[in-house]
Amino acid sequence: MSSVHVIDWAEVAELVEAKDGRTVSVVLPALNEEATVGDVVASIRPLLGGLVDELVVMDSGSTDATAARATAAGARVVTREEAVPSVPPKPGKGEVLWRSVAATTGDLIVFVDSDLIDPDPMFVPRLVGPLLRDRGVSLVKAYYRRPLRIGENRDEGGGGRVTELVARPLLSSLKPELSTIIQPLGGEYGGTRELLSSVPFAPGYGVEIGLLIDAYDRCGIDAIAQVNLGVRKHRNRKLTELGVMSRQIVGVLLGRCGVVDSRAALTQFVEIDDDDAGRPRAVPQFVRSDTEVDLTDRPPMASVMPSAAGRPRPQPAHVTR
Ligand SMILES: O=c1ccn([C@@H]2O[C@H](COP(=O)(O)OP(=O)(O)O)[C@@H](O)[C@H]2O)c(=O)[nH]1
Ligand SMILES: O=C(O)[C@@H](COP(=O)(O)O)O[C@H]1O[C@H](CO)[C@@H](O)[C@H](O)[C@H]1O
Repeated sequence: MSSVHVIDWAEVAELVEAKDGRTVSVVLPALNEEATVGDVVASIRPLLGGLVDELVVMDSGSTDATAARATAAGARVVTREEAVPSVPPKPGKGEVLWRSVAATTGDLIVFVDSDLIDPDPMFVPRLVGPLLRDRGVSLVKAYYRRPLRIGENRDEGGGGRVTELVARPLLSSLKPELSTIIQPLGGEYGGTRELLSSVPFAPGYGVEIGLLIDAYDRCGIDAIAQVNLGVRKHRNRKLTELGVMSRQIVGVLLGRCGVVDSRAALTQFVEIDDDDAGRPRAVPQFVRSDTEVDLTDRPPMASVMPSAAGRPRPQPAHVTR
């Protein structure tokens, strides 16, 4: 059941005032999201020209109608090759977010996943708020209730499985200073161009944990804000896919914490489905599946395309040059 979401235009007007000459880019990473990208773009589109200066869908090599749906809904679609022509693309979410720093010009960049279901148009205003209101904030992370929907199974708070089973336990073990981050892996977050152009981007699904740890190491915990976005529903992947995601996250987290990773592929054992007649097998059969892990960061975008670096922050008036 879709909720009725409204834009609080009074709050948006205050945020537009707080821009104070800065610009805001919103980036949606998208791999084969034709079913949802249009609604996510449409939820942000009314802010374009006021709070939001550019709305970009970074196509991650989609083979479905993602680009067409995103364009029809009012976004500018950028391919990986267009964003950074000089560097051949590799797969993964981290790759498109890295390239988005080159493809956009905003002083502030906000990331929103394009697989959101029933997206709330106040996500972007609430995300960019801390960045606009406090120039000491370099990264803002969303938190929310995360319903889980797998087939017919519903669990109002069961989402964020990798967060709760992998990221949070490992952070408390290796980076307890970040234990207060409620959704370290959440896909809705924003940062200053100054930060995002000056840190490496971890590949694949390791991008969020990499950026979070780098932001902490570089700017300190006080530069990381958190904002409550209420409820976030998205496409929930199955367990084996989250295993592959977790392998990536573990490798990046360990690396950022100075622990050497074997770089070994992830080995999983997947049950072969029904028998030849389509019936579940009386004796289950399993097949081995190995998935390589990529742990090679992309370098800070400012070192690849200096034009993508952040503008120097204006000094307070009393500072003499
Ligand atoms: O190679 C990839 C993998 C994912 N994504 C996008 O990153 C977001 C989060 O990915 P996903 O939904 O797979 O992760 P989950 O939310 O299930 O953890 C979605 O907008 C995907 O379309 C992407 O652009 N390239
Ligand atoms: O937070 C999580 O545990 C995972 C999986 O969420 P669900 O269990 O499917 O709700 O989702 C996040 O993780 C990815 C890796 O960091 C991010 O890229 C996704 O945006 C985020 O949804």
